[in-house]
Amino acid sequence: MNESVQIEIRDLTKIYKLNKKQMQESHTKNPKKTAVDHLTLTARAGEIYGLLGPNGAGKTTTLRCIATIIKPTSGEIFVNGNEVQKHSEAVRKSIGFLTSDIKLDPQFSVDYLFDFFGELRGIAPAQIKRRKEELFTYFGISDFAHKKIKELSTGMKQKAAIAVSLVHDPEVVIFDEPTNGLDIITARGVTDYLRKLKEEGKLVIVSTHIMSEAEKLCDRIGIIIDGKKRAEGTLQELLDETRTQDLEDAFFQYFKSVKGEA
Ligand SMILES: Nc1ncnc2c1ncn2[C@@H]1O[C@H](COP(=O)(O)OP(=O)(O)OP(=O)(O)O)[C@@H](O)[C@H]1O
Repeated sequence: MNESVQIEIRDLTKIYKLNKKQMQESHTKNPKKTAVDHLTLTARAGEIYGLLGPNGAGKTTTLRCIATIIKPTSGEIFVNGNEVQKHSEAVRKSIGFLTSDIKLDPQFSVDYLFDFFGELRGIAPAQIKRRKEELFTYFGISDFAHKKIKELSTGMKQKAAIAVSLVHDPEVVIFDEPTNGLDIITARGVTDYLRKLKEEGKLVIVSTHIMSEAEKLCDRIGIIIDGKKRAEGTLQELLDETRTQDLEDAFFQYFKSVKGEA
């Protein structure tokens, strides 16, 4: 494997088994849902790779498989050469993962949780302190660090979750819709931080359905629809391929080619 390659996904498929309630809710008699369907992609150090797709496309499922939260049905994922199922501990050490379904305990303060997760990850106290100063200052957390999570606004909670996910200074940062629900000032703070991580040589993978964000932020974009990767490239490559002027138009071209006219 190329030394600079940090994430390699080979032929990833994830099939969920649906219970009766989920089948009813999805109006289906099929007890299996293929969320990710033979997905292959490679992302490298020093880039921001964006997974772009509509609701239910399989973005979160893909990211959760990389982050060792769920097991792939088939296929392989390597993070820095470590296969995620065989070397899950090493993979978890090198990854910072943020997703809306990981919630910080509402009873505790940001300050406490940062220390708690730092210790859990085996980080030395002096390093936890240093990381805390750096991240709390950057995200303006110091003013509310002593407050309980349940007392915080959506934006404050998201900043806290981001800081906690980065306590161990990971090489690979995987953020699932990191700016969801944030005002533009807070969202900009987050995307600027992702750019800073990239400049430090880290690999950042984000999922989003915000076209303008993907357009400005991502070095390469993978378009995923119904669990399959339908296109991949730089913004310019996607625009050239679809002969469009912006990502939204390009996205609709790909969408129409899969689903027919909307
Ligand atoms: N735990 C689960 N059990 C059963 N089905 C699931 C589960 N998680 C996700 N799915 C289904 O798998 C498909 C892909 O979902 P996923 O959350 O990966 O999509 P997504 O692209 O992240 O969507 P969104 O943009 O809405 O977050 C959807 O049809 C979803 O309903």
